Amino acid sequence: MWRLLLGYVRPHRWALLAGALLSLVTGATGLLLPLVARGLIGDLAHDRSITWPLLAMAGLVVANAAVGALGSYVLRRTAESVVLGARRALSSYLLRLRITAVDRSEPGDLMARITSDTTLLREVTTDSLVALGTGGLTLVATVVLMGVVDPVLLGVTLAVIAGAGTVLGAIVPRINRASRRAQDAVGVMGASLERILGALRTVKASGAEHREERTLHEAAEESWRQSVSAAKWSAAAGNTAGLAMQIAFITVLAVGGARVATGAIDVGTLVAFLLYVFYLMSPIQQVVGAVTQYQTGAAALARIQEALRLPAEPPAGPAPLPTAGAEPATLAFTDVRFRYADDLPYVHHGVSFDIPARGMTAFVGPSGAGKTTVFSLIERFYDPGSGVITLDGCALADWDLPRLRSAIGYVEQDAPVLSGSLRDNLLLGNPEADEDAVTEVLRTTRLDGLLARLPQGLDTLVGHRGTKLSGGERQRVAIARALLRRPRLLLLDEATSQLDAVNEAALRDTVADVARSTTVLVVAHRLSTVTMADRIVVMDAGRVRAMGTHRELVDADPLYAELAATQFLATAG
Ligand SMILES: Nc1ncnc2c1ncn2[C@@H]1O[C@H](COP(=O)(O)OP(=O)(O)OP(=O)(O)O)[C@@H](O)[C@H]1O
Repeated sequence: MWRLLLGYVRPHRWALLAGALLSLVTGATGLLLPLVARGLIGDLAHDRSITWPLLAMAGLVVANAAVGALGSYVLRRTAESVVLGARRALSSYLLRLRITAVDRSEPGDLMARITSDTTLLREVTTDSLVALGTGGLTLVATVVLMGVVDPVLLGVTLAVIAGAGTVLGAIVPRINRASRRAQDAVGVMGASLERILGALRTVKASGAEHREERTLHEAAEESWRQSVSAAKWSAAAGNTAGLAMQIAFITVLAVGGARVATGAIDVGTLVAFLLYVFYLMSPIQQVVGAVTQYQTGAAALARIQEALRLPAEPPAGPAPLPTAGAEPATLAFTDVRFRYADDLPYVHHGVSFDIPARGMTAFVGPSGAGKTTVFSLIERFYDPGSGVITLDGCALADWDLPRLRSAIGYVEQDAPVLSGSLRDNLLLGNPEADEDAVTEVLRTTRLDGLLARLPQGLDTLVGHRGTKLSGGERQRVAIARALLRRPRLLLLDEATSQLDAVNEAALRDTVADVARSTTVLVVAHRLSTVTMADRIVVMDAGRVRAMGTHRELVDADPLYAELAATQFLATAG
């Protein structure tokens, strides 16, 4: 944990050191004031001019305020930079997460780790690290001086401190545990919020507001309970340190008194030593405060570290997109076996097929046959357990991941639109697409009519997951976005919802047109799609059971004939 924190702090070590030094200088100017005041009183008593002492005092007061303000600004700024560093590192990492890791995580919890947990690093950096540094230094210096004055009394003091240290050793992990649970509860709250806000219509329609409200409140209350528990143990730690110092004071007085009585030390030594015990109070409180404060930060760091341990794709820059007229891709699956996790059953049991460049291939089969999984494997969201997938004859594992994905346009079945403007959505896959290309794609996907109706045109906001668009419009926006990438391989997971006849016919024409120059794979739910496909891959229970054209398969494959007769959505146009 320390190493992770130091990793975030290291780039700012000089600023942190400067802030700590400025704090020390502020303290020193504060200490000088009484001395100047004493001089001033002396001058007054002896009827001397007090102009210089007054100027010196004024100067010290101003310097103290200015240096103090600068010191706290530098420290605060450094702390914010540490938070920024952690947020940047974590958000970059989360964007690279493997889909397997995303499947296992709650997005709301991951969000809390970036927003809430990183905030806790702020206090750890300034208060905790600086207090540990300055308090620790003062502590060591005082202990050394105490040793010089009287080693025996130092031994007595250290024994008391060691006793208190043992008690603190038992308390500190409790602060850590409670802080961790409090932050976990914040994560649970984030996850519940994301769950609810992501489907508020369904929650309302199901009349589930009160039950969901209870879940949220429970998480908030758990966080409160654990934070209160952490506060309780922090207070106990602070008071233990205070108590230890009082005990040390009394013990030193008793043992020192006895030593004075036996003549081992003189009264002056005892008084000096007692003064040091008194001086020890502040740095010890500072160090204990820093250690307890660190526990909250350590809990947050542990949660950040957990997120950073999730499997991620290797870092890589963006790859150039295919240029106009780029050759279409060829694809082959050879005996691919795949399951989503080690404890889940296989979804693909030896899938094999060959897709030549150009043309349209439709994947059909009963629900759960593993059709969408074929697309996820091509995008390398997951890697197969065994078997080989090749694109252009080269195994996917040997492809540079950004290059592989830049060759592919993917239209998901669900949630294919992101919050933001229509333009953001269209240009997501190719921000450099020019106006002409956008206009052309809007025309072919029949979005031009929609655009003409929107007062803000391409700058219209589409809402969370495109809720302000209809289901059919969302699908067409997703297709337009994929086409703007000029993909060499287009993966189209057809929506099960019915498009109106006119739009469907138009889209069919568009896809047929694209298939002349690009390899197109469609998970088909419409008879009209399969009848126009150059080849159809019939999948059932994780296997390819037949391949051919519609006409061939209706005669040759009973499952296909049944699907064609019953399951496909009615032909339109
Ligand atoms: N992320 C996942 N984690 C675990 N199991 C999954 C995951 N995604 C899909 N599955 C399972 O894998 C199987 C195949 O899913 P897939 O989405 O490939 O089916 P499909 O043929 O596309 O079905 P549909 O036509 O209903 O979309 C299903 O049994 C599904 O429950």
